[in-house]
Amino acid sequence: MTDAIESAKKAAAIQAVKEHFDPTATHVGIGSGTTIVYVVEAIKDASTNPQIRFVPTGYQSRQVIVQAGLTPIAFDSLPPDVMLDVAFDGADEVDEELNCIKGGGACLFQEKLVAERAKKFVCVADYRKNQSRLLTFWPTIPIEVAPISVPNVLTSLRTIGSTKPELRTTLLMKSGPLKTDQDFFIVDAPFPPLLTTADVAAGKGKGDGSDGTWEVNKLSRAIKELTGVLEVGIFSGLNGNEAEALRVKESSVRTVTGGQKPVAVYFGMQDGSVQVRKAKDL
Ligand SMILES: O=C(CO)[C@H](O)[C@H](O)COP(=O)(O)O
Repeated sequence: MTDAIESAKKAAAIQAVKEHFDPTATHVGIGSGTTIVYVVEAIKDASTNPQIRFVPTGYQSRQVIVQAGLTPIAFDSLPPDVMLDVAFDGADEVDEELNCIKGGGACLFQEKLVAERAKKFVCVADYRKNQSRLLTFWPTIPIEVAPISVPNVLTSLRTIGSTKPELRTTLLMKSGPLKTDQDFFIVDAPFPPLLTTADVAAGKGKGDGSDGTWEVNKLSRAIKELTGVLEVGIFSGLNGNEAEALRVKESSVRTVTGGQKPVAVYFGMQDGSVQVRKAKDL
């Protein structure tokens, strides 16, 4: 990585933590990847609560927490009524409606669990991830799949318009598929750049695959429906604030699940500045 990219990640992390981390927070979600390391450093400097606990999104994330001298707590040992005060994570690509592609590091399943458990989910990234449409620069949707179902899922993905979906393989030391923290496989599926909801409303395509175009939410649902798919690396739909508003409006019993879309994304730019993309209600 160049110094410019690393500096961009760090600047974005510092600003995101300054604006979204309450020093008295008790439970914080920590995502995966290289950018999150800068987030953890900034949180360590800012936290005043010795009882704070950090929920990792997988093995690598847990290592980052432990190496920083902080205390991890497993996702499934969280008391049922506890929401995370905030969850921070990286992203592979973000569009102008704050939909994200995640899973470049193969951690998308636990990343989605943690994002949905947070009152607010905040993404931190460098300028390469800042695009107006998903699948502009980042080439594929990562999908976590049960090993036995891989041939079926690949066939179905081709049927719904993915040109060349592929099983992700390990790059080093040994050949064969990469295994996730769940012992599942990752399939990377390319599609044409995805439409936003605004694009569909403006008549730029049906977005349901029938005319070769896919809208972000519709593609996410279509992939998730395939038998054998554990999770899709598209984070879309509601953000934490919108999910909370819906719960209150509907007196919903869906009390554990927040939104999977970030309320804000911090992009470190090439010139050292930080560009922030926020949800309308923030
Ligand atoms: O989704 C992820 C892992 O599954 C990561 O958050 C994403 O790949 C970003 O990583 P980095 O900060 O190294 O660019």
